[in-house]
Amino acid sequence: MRIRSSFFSSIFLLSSSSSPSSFFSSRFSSSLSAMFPGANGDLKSRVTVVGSGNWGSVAAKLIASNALKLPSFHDEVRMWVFEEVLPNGEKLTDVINTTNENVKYLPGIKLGRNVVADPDLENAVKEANMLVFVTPHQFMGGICKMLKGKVTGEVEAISLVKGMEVKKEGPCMISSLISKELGINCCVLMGANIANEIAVEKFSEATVGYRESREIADTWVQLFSTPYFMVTPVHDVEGVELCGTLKNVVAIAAGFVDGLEMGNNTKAAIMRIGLREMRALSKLLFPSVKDSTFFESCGVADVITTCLGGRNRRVAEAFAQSGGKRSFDELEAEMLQGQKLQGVSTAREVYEVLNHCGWMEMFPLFSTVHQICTGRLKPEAIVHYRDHKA
Ligand SMILES: NC(=O)C1=CN([C@@H]2O[C@H](COP(=O)(O)OP(=O)(O)OC[C@H]3O[C@@H](n4cnc5c(N)ncnc54)[C@H](O)[C@@H]3O)[C@@H](O)[C@H]2O)C=CC1
Ligand SMILES: O=C(CO)COP(=O)(O)O
Repeated sequence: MRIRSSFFSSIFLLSSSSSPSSFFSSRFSSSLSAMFPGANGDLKSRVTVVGSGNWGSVAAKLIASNALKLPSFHDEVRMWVFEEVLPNGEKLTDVINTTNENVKYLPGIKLGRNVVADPDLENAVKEANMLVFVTPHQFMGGICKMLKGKVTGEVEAISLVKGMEVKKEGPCMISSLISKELGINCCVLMGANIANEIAVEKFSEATVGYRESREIADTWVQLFSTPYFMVTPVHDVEGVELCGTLKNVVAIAAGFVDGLEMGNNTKAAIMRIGLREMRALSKLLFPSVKDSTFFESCGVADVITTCLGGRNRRVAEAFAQSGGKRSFDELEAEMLQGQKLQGVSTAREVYEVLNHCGWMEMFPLFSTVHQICTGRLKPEAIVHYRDHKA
């Protein structure tokens, strides 16, 4: 394990855009204090994870292991659970607190005894000064509404949510929604992070995108990093978040290719074209987005892992195998048992943006994915478009 860590550390030194010295000081100096003390003069930070799905539960596990080790954090990590009753009549929250496992969304993995599940959103966040948002993106509007006016004091947030909202004024990234609705700064964490693999501590990387304060980004890096989860800060919050959001549309396209058994070359072509459309759309929406962001874990690495092993890919494969006859809603319910796809709704949201801005012709892959999802085109259409200008 030591050899593996140092191997990956040297890769990191070669590839990262962040300065190695600050990375090592933030990651390995357990005496570093969190930069923003909690309410009432409390010098230790309190973390609440808002969300408890597949990735939400793994995020809580990562954070809980670090909160115990780092003196600048309270041991307890609260996790808001969207309450549900299990088939045996028990409440999910009670089962998590008794067994220390999220038996529905991450069975077989202990979260850490310091994780406390809480079904009351307001109560879950009330003492926290570090909020980690990690729910399917379609629920974030409602969650922000419920929290409006309830988050007070010096609070920092980070969003692990891959998705966006489309409003009358145009697209609104989830980190902006959180910042606007709650009046707090919000970083993002995205990357090639299939939750079930990180749950069993297989090595992976992630990217923290930050807007202003590098110190706050370093605190998030410190809170998430473990020897098997290597986090790099990047000064490009929009670029990082758009990578995480748009790659889900590319993953749906990859699933169609798999369902139609088109082979590896076709899938590689879809990934390349998809990455190019991701970059082009991100830069049109936010000219500040950096090219280098697409080479971080949140960019090319997440495209690869999601197109190989993600839920969006898997369900899209089944959709194509059915010849487009079974709906995504039906397949999602049958195949994912409560977990949620992001790619189909993101394809629709992207389509609305392209339509509104008159950019449709520049993004044939994105627009074709939406038209296949809605049944307007057949899955085979995924390769039936002319070269594009993105
Ligand atoms: N699972 C993964 O491997 C990864 C997921 N992500 C992203 O993390 C975000 C969260 O995904 P997961 O944790 O995997 O969730 P999930 O898809 O496993 O679970 C669905 C969650 O939504 C909750 N829920 C259902 N109805 C709700 C409602 N009306 N209001 C609020 N919550 C409700 C469920 O209780 C459950 O916690 C998504 O944006 C996803 O793209 C990012 C990296 C990896
Ligand atoms: O975002 C992910 C991996 O980084 C997970 O993707 P899926 O939602 O397609 O499983």
